[in-house]
Amino acid sequence: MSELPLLAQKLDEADELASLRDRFVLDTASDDAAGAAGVYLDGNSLGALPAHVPDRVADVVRRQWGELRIRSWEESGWWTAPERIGDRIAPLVGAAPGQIVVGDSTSVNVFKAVVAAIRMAADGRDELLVDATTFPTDGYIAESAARLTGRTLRPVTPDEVPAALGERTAAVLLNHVDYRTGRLHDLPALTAAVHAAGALVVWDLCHSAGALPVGLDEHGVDLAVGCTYKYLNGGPGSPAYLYVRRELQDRFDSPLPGWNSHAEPFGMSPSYAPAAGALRGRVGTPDILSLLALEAALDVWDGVSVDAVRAKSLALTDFFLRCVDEYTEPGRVECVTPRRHVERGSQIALRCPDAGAVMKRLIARGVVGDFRHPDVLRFGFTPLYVGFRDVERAARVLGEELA
Ligand SMILES: Cc1ncc(COP(=O)(O)O)c(C=O)c1O
Ligand SMILES: Nc1c(O)cccc1C(=O)C[C@H](N)C(=O)O
Repeated sequence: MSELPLLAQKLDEADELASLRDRFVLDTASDDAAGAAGVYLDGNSLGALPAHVPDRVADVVRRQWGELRIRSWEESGWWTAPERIGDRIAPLVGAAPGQIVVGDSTSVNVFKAVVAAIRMAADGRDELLVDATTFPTDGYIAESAARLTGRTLRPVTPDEVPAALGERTAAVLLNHVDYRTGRLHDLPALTAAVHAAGALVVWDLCHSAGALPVGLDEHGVDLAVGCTYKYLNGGPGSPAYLYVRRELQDRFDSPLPGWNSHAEPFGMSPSYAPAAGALRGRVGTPDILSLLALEAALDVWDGVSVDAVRAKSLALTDFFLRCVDEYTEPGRVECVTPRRHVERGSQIALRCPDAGAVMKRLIARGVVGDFRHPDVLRFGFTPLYVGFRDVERAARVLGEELA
C-alpha cells in the first residue's frame, strides 16, 4: 500500500494556508461521499470563486447601480476604481502604489505596453524581440505593434534573448512563466540584460502574479501586464492590468489615448493632454461590474504573504511529481516542467501522445486540469485553495487513466 495518502493528510494538517480554502466556493467533502467532489487544478486558466464575491457584486448591481445610479461614479468610487484596484494588486507583484491601472484585456495592455516601449526607446533602434514560445495573443499583438511602428519583429526563445540583444533592440516582450510548460524565466537576469543593451522590457505576468513573488520595482522592470482571472481569482474575463515604472510614466505615450487617460477628462477638450502617472494607461469607461468583482476577490489576499504562497506552490508541485512518479508507469508521460525550483512556476505540464483523450477522462472523474495542443496535460496548483490530498488524488486518478 502506498504511503502517499497518509503523507498527503499530514502535509495538509501542517499546511498554514489550508484554512484559506474556506474563502472559496469549491466542492466539499459531502460531494466526495457522493463520488462527485472535484479536484480543481485549472486555476491557472480560471481561478475559483471567492465565497464573498456574489454578495458584493449583488450590492454593486442592486444598490450602487440600482439605487445610486449615476452618483456611483463618485459616491461608490467607480471613477477611481482602475487605479485603486491597481494599488491592491501592486503588493502582490512587488510594486509600490501609483504604478498600476486595471482595465481592458491582457491583449490590449500588451499593445499599449509594447507600442509605448518602442516609443520610449532611443531613435534608430528598429527591432522588437518577442518570446517565440509565447501565448499566441502576445505574439499576434507584437507583430501588429511592430508593423504599426515600422519595427522588425524578431521571435526568439527567452534563452536566446541575451545573445539576440544589441544596438538595434528597442524593446523585448517576455513571459514570466510559460503558459504551456510552466517554466519560470529569470526575470531579474533578463531585465538586467535588456537594460544593459539599452532597451526596454515588457513582462507578461499572467502565469506568475498571485503564484510567486515578481519583484517588479526591485528588479527595475519597465512595463508589465497581466490578467486577473487566473491566480488572482477575479472571475471570467475580469480586467487585466498595466504596470508602468514610475520613472517612465512621464514618457509613457499611450497608443490608445482615450478620454479616461486625459488630464482633465471632463474638460471635454478636443486636444489631448495626458494625465500624470499610471492613469495614462487608462483608455475608456471601465468595466465596472467586472472591476468591482475583482476588487472584492482581492480580499482573499488579506493577511496572506506571497512568499508563503510560493513555498506552498513548490511543495504542491513537488508532491504532485512524486505522486506521478509512483502512480504512473515509467515512460508513460514526460514532464516538460523544469524540476528545478528556480525554473518552475505553479503548474506541472506532462506530455503524452493521447493527452486530449486523457484529460477528457480525468475531467469526467472530477480531476479538472486542461489540455494544450498538441500533447500537453496541464495541471495548475493554486496554493490558496489546493491541498495535498487533492494532489494525491489527482495523481492517483491520472495514473489509473494512463494505465
Ligand atoms: C501569457 C498570456 N497572455 C495573455 C493571455 C490572454 O489574454 P487575454 O486576457 O487578452 O485573453 C493569456 C491567457 O489567456 C496568457 O496565458
Ligand atoms: N483566457 C482564457 C479564456 O478566456 C478562455 C479559456 C481559457 C483561457 C486561458 O486562460 C488560456 C490561458 N491563458 C492559457 O494559459 O492557456
